[in-house]
Amino acid sequence: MSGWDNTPDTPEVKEAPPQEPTLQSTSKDWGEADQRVTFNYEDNDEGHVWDGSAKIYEWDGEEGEVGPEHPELEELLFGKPEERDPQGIDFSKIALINVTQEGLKRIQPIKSFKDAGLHPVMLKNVEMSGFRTPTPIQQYCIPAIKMGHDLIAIAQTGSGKTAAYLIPILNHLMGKAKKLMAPRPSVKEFEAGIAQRARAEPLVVIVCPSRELAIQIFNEARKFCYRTMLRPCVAYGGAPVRDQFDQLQRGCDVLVATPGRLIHLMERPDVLTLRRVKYMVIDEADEMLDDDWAEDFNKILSGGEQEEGNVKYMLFSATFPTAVRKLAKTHLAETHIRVRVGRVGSTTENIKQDVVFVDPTMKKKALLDLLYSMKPTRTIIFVNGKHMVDELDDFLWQQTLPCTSMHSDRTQREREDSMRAFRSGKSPLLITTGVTARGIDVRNVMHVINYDLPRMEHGGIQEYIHRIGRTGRIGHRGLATSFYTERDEDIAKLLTMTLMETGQQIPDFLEAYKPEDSDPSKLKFEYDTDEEEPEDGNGDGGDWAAGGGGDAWGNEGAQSGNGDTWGTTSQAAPAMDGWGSASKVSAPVDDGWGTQTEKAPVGGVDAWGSGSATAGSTWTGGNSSQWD
Ligand SMILES: Nc1ncnc2c1ncn2[C@@H]1O[C@H](COP(=O)(O)OP(=O)(O)OP(=O)(O)O)[C@@H](O)[C@H]1O
Repeated sequence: MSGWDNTPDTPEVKEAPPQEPTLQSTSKDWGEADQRVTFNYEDNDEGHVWDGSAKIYEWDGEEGEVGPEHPELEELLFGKPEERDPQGIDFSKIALINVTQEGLKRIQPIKSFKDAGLHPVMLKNVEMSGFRTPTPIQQYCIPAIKMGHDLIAIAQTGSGKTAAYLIPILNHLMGKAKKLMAPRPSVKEFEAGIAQRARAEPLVVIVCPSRELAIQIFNEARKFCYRTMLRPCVAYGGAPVRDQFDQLQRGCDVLVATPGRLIHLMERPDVLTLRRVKYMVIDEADEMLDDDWAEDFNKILSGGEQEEGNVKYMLFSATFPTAVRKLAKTHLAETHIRVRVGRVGSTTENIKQDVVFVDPTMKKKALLDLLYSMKPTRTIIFVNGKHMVDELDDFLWQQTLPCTSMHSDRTQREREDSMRAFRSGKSPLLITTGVTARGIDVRNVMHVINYDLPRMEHGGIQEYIHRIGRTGRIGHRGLATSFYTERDEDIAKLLTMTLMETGQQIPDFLEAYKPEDSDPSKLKFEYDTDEEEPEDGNGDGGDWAAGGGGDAWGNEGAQSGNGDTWGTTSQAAPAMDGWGSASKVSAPVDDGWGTQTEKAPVGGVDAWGSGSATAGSTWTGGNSSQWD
């Protein structure tokens, strides 16, 4: 029988429709001042519904492994049927995307979800999620995971990496759930209040660096687990452990967690054991492998009771410095596959990037001018310090702008409320630090503002890429405006190259930072392949060398010579670089691993659309640039 979690509904967050950007707004257009979401709770959290307690489908498989439909939950998870079609997605560049794979085995990409061998229930869940065509990273990861490989997958922000691992992993497990999963009380027993608490013995563990991201991945998992026996749970810091224990002790097959809370739970063997784990996914893997997390990370990988050799490891990110990739490989099986969509750490052409020179003392005025120069639209404003978040929040509030804000010193309840207000459009301006830079996926974020550019010692160009990646997601268009001051010189060179790579306008004050050879196809970025390391390095802590095979969102790059040389020498042919000239691409080495760059297959639907900006819209940002 099917049943419910008897927790109350998480307040449903309806995402507001996209707004057409036009010129000249005033604070009035942004709504009334009382829309600001303020946080000063004097009451306790009693009765508060944490995001991690959101409703999930529960099915104990008494009458078969697939449960009946549940229209009410279906609507909660996937939205109303008429709202499920993807809108405004520009997939026009799909045929031009370079995908590179490295490893002993060649992966044959899927062209559509229908030919991915998915269980009909999973296929339905994919459809109800509004996915019509697999993105390039999904085209490769779905078959690679199905074949049982460890995996390193790198693809741009907003390119569907979460589903690239959730769909194949959950699909693989759903048919075997009964056999693999730990004993647990039945839904009936729970409803009758006579249930014995179970120990959580997840089959899948997904670790990610922030609470907001953990909640978001959990919400994706809730969709793909719909009508299956797999029970997803999420554990993150800040929310009461007691509530999370309650969820875990009803049984847990898919655990999404932040590292600190996961380690805490691992210290309670009566609550959690990792002995059944079959898949361990590390999302935002380069961040997780950072020194700050190293101790936690090692504990998670080795401190559990996972059965040696029984666990598949998957690492996902949009950025992956070479040094971190090397470290990552030490955790994976020799037979692991590496899939890369475009250059590691490249941005998408869908994001228009403006950089505006600002006197540090005039930043607030510049921000107001910028916000008023365009029609209200959902915007994230990144700053470098918690104190500055508070200060800007007060400043914009005084200007009667509907803002909310978030940083790591806020309580978890404040953070959840803030994200809800932002997602729902109640507070369409979010001021935050880098805590939300990675992974957060909110529909219709049309504008990202770097009020402060990231410091090189705190994430540098990688953080810039993650921050601007909050807009222009999954084929949508977006605008990123960055305030540049004289103090930002250290990031200037990498920033200039990042702009050049996707053909952005280079402002005068950055001209001096253009590389000598300003042909974009010859940009010297971090080396893309792990097979051949350059000797001379510069830049972002990694090795930077001869340009790789173009970027993934339109610029063609290397193509393999004969296409049949997996595991042996493959020849990279000169290729059009998308800028009108042929570029020479370094040939991969003959190391027995093989490297192949190819185009992602074009699916049945030309879903990437027309390549034009939001119909009829013109943005005029602070620097008066036009978005064509
Ligand atoms: N095939 C698809 N078709 C349409 N939408 C999709 C598809 N795959 C994923 N999406 C949607 O695209 C959005 C971005 O996906 P996701 O958050 O997984 O990106 P990501 O690559 O992990 O980004 P980031 O690097 O910023 O974490 C999500 O809203 C997701 O539901």
